[in-house]
Amino acid sequence: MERKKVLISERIAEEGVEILKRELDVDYRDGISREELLSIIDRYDALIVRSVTRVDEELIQRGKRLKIVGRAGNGVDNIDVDVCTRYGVIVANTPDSNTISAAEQTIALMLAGARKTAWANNYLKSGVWDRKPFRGIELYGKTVGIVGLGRIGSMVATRLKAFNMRVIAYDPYIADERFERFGAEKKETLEELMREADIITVHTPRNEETMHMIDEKMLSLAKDGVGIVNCARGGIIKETAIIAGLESGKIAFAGLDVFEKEPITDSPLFKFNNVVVTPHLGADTYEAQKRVGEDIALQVIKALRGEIVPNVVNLPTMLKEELDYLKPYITLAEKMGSIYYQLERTPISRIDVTYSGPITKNETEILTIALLKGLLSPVMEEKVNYVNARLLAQDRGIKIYEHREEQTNKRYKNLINVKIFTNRCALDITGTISRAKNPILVEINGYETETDLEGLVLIVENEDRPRVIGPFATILGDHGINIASMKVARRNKGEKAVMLINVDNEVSEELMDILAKSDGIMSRPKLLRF
Ligand SMILES: NC(=O)c1ccc[n+]([C@@H]2O[C@H](COP(=O)([O-])OP(=O)(O)OC[C@H]3O[C@@H](n4cnc5c(N)ncnc54)[C@H](O)[C@@H]3O)[C@@H](O)[C@H]2O)c1
Ligand SMILES: O=C(O)[C@H](O)COP(=O)(O)O
Repeated sequence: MERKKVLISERIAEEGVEILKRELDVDYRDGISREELLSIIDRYDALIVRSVTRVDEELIQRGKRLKIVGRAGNGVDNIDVDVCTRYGVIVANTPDSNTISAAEQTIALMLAGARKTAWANNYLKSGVWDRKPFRGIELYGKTVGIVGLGRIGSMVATRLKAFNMRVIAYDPYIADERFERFGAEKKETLEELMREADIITVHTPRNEETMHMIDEKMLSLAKDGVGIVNCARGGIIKETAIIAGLESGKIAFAGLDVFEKEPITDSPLFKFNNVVVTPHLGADTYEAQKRVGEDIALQVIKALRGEIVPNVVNLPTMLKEELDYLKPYITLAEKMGSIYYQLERTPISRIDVTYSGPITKNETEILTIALLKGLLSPVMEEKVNYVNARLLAQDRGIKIYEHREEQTNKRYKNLINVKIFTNRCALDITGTISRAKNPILVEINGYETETDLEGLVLIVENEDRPRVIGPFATILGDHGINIASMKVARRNKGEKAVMLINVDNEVSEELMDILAKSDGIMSRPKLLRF
């Protein structure tokens, strides 16, 4: 079989490249030009980038084979995630692999700014021994204001506590418990933080809300002689406001690892001695790059094998343990979803999914997505995957409603019930996971069963009376079809029943015609494939 191909457009660790090479054809093209990238992207199944490569609609449109864009790092602001979602391309990153390095770089810049290290270094190397201009300040006893108490912000907080700093933080999106856990005093507004902090460091993503969130007006609230650090993304602290602050003396020092435009080799910021700058080096340590490279390589391989990828940006986020627990239910939901179009062809207007049992304590969104993927994959030309399944269902006018019930009936611990509506309820199925962790169907349109959703399943309606099932099974046997297991379900004695038969062999259309004519059979059998 032809090996799948991955293009790496920026430098990643050798360890990651080696992992990729075990399974894929790797084109390692660090620094490839935009034009060349656009002209060859249609040859690849995966693209690995860092923060420089612009992944936009033009690129994704041309990447006809692309299944995944792997971000070897954290921030995805160079990737149009919505476009990737629309085209069914997975975007995965490595959010936990470089956080320690970014936190340490933040503190390095803070100390370098407070102690004028870079400026003194330049002075001495130019042949001047002079200590007067370089008197700095201690971090000890000062107040640091952290904007964004996420992965990196919280690491910065715990490390600065060791310097005996008072830590205050502003992050409107996290629970109070997180402030307590990291020993940070919660500030309700950014304005409050600006007024109280001696040094301000930002650790939010860059987006519409955070771009220029610290501007001239915000900075005017700060203490005179404030220090600022930006090791997150350029522009969260507006650059022209920093320049004005440095000129007026409002800002005593700045440590900047990131810039509004990158790469940048000339900036008015560079003329200030009290500004220490680095060219986006937050994640550039051997340790972080090794972790990042290995992590993204494994995710790309998983995605190309069709397996579940842990850090998909365009899917709900889940902890590994949660994902492990949900995996069998993801398979169940996808198989349940695949049943409808194997039985019916009428367009769907609405789907109601009900999750019941302890499973509801988890992120069930991924199960609904799996269900929609299973439903749409057989009938759509476009590739359907976990990333675009919901969007494609909505585009087809299908309304999706989710319900959760903490309790289930005692017989089964967890249940997934799916009702599919056309202008009426066209299919009502319930499934669960067996003790052996296999997906099973426990009810179909009010008929109770226990059928393994595995391989081939014949489904047929029959009269509930003697001499129907036996002859039917005999016909199968006479045609070399082995029955692996069989369930017959009825609602009321003597009325209609449903047979669900796991068979080991394909059933031809000719044989279906013969089976349909068997005595007491009420519908043409259908063969479900799982
Ligand atoms: N310099 C580097 O090399 C480097 C390395 C890694 C990460 N980063 C950047 O660091 C930043 C933080 O990364 P992270 O992994 O800690 O992210 P994260 O998602 O774990 O944390 C971000 C935090 O910001 C908060 N936030 C969002 N909007 C906010 C707002 N308007 N006001 C206040 N808080 C807000 C969120 O609630 C969250 O807690 C990102 O921009 C990332 O791209 C830079
Ligand atoms: O978001 C990140 O992971 C950091 O900013 C690092 O970006 P880089 O991979 O381009 O160094």
